[in-house]
Amino acid sequence: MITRSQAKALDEMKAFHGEPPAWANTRPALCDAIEWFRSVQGGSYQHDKLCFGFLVDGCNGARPYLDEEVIITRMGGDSEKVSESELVLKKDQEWGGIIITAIMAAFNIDQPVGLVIGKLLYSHGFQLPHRYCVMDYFRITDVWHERMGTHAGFRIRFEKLDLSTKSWWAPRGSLDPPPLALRNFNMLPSSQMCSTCGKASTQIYMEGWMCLEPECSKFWKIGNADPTNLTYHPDFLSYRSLGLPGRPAPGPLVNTADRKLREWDRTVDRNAWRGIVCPDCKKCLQRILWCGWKCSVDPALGPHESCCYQAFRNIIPVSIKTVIAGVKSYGRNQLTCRIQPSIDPKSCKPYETRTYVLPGVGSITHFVSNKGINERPGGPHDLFRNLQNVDLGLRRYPLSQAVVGGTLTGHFVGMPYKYVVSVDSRAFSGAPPVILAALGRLSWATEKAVINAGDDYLPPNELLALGYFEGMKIGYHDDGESTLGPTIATLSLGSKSKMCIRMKAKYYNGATKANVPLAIDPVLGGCNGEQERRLLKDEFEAGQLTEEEYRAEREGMLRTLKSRANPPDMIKLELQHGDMVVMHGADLQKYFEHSVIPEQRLRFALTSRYIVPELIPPEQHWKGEFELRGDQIYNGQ
Ligand SMILES: O=C(O)CCC(=O)C(=O)O
Repeated sequence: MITRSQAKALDEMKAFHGEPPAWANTRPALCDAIEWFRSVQGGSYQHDKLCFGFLVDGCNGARPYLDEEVIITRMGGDSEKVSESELVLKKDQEWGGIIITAIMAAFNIDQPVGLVIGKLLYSHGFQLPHRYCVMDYFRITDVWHERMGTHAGFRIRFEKLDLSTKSWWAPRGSLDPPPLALRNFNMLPSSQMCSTCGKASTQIYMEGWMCLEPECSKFWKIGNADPTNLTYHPDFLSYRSLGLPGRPAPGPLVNTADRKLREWDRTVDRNAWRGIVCPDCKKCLQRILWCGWKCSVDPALGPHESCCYQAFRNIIPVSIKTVIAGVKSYGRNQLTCRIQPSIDPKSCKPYETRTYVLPGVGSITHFVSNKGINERPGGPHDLFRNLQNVDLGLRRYPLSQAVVGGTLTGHFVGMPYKYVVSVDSRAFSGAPPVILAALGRLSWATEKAVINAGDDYLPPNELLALGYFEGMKIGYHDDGESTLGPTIATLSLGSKSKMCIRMKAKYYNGATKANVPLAIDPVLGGCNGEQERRLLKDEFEAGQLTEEEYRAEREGMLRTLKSRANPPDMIKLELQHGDMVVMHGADLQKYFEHSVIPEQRLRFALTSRYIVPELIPPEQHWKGEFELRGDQIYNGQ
């Protein structure tokens, strides 16, 4: 039996002659799978100053028009939303902007432009079956200025490129399009020269001709009067253009994946984690799983979706030599940092350690590996190879804080290995040897770093694997979780990468995003206006300032201090194959955030932490201690 929402979706499909060649529930999925629309924000996609794709969605302005072959819409940008369905221009849209330049470039060379239609299109009264539907290739036939409220904005007429086939969005039961041989391509809408500015404008509206040059005093006037209730002239809607003789040929509208193996599908290259269009249900699918694409695991699955398509690929193993070729492993340059490390070549030998102290917060210790360590049996070379032969359950997850809904993590995350029984975890007792070997190394590095900091060592009891294909990265984030102890250690395998650590904006500036002083200002070393903030805090703590005075002083200071949404990096590390990093400090994750950007083709990061058993929620069962044994224990050799 089908549900009500399934029935509704089926009814919506029935309104059209056909079905979209590709569709998506989220913008990131659409942009991942459709080559000519790689624009996660904004209404058009341009590359090298040429427009390739356009989205018709949301508010289309006054007089939007859509039939089986022609679409008239506004150009996005320079506007603000005044209601769910209404955008108003904040300023005139002028020639020379990025979007219009790309649109005009496409217009001038008759570049085919792919169109996507969105379900939020408020004006045409038809219900699309999906949030985003690919329409077809179009040509841009006219671009002109209209008065929109108090400003002048661009409008664009798109005409379907292939006039010989019926559009899928044509109403069900409508007449077929006239054959090309019976069409008159010579009939163009009339045009007139403006007697004031001397420039020609096409007659677009039934109600009369208007000069469409916004600089002209006669702009948007019929005679001398402002126009009202305009409708498009039938000649403007019905003419069809032949296009330019040498126009660029369109690529495939949709690259529907077939079950044949594509060359790069088995690699870890950038192309291998692009989206595909499902050959069965035509949905744009992101690569969510390390091993390939699967319709049913899409986090944006709609209620009536039940497609079983999957395309799994055995990834061709990547040799460590190809990944680290040309990377110098000894005597590495220290990246420029605000904090200088203390370098210790001896106490964790054969690793060199570089310890960065964040005053009052904690420390970050970088264990610098070398060729000898990496090549030893069971060392980083072997770990890198072995990780490629086990199933780590790696997948990408939706980012909850993403600006654009449906954005997935830019890296793969494995199912964590834990001592606790929780639904989304695996037990160490069944972990492959490579995971336990990594845990051994991370435990050793954690112990060294923590003891060196004069604190008590808590052996890590959780391990998480992360995987990065070419071009993947993890943006600024913290690893703070309520059940975590004060230490997080990471083993880096494969591609060289850059790790950046910075203070969170709120603590760097001592204020919220809205520039309101923090109730408790920690005044961390290296923060914005540190001296002045420290002085005020000292005076407040010594009782020389009341709470109101302290706040008022800081408000005054914030008015003159330039706050930074993106504080500068305090520490930058070049992580190479085999290196480990230990971040230690109870409040380190509260005050600081970090990002990691790999530079080459394949990288794994294994992070280990200590979960505080007492803080585990009762529904998860604490399984007790787990001891590494024999060659799982690492002693630095
Ligand atoms: O890839 C890395 O080295 C860092 C991973 C990380 O930041 C995390 O697990 O939170």
